[in-house]
Amino acid sequence: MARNLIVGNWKMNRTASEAPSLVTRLLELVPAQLPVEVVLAPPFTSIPAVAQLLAAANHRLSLGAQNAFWEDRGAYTGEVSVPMLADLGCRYVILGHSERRHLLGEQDEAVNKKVKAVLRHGLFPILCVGETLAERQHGQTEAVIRRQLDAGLDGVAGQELKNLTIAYEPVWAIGTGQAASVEQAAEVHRQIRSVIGAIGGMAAGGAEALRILYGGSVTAHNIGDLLSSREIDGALVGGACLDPEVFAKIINIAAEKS
Ligand SMILES: O=C(CO)COP(=O)(O)O
Repeated sequence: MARNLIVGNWKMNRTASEAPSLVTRLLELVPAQLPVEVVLAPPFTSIPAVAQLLAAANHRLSLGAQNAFWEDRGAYTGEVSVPMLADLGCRYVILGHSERRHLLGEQDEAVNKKVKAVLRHGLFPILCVGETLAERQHGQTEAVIRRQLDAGLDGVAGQELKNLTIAYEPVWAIGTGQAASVEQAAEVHRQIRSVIGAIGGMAAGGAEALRILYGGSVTAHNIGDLLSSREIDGALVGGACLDPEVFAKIINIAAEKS
């Protein structure tokens, strides 16, 4: 498994008719064999179109979704289950994104059920955590991250943690153009590693293998510096992944750093 993981979170952008031009251009710009793992996470509606293009191109990019519901099927109007995503070829599922937590009131308990559902079906959760600006200014960053991890991973068995990826996304850095500094990100990544190590009952250093991504205003200009920290194992990219030229640059820089 490549150490570095670059995930493009399209958020609520591009229709299913618009998606192919973005993906086709990206596939032209990125070599088929990469020493870095790359995941595209389009909106649900574009997943089939993107899956088809990736399969036809025989490219090693994989597919992700931006959310999933915890039940497999039933009377849950508007929801999409993990088996539905697996059936479309999704490998990763982003969970607990701050936009869902803050705009849609998603609570730690719901995030926890979703993490368990994704693991139960053999897919890979990308659990997002991060503090708001006010929480950082009040010195609560570590406590907030610890709460989100403890609650989000409640009841997750130690051996399941190896299928988990964490994305540290400080809310104040998302879509603001103001990325965390490498030092700020690395400090929180170290805290995350220590919390996960404790959750998994691992000896000190046991969470070394855990992949922790940074997200929040990642660009082709800052990705190189971010990935030069041993603590940062990749990036969850929002706005910059919608421009294939820029996203390809990010991927190619990450490949050089691998
Ligand atoms: O929320 C993000 C990715 O999930 C980050 O978004 P931006 O890269 O647009 O800041």
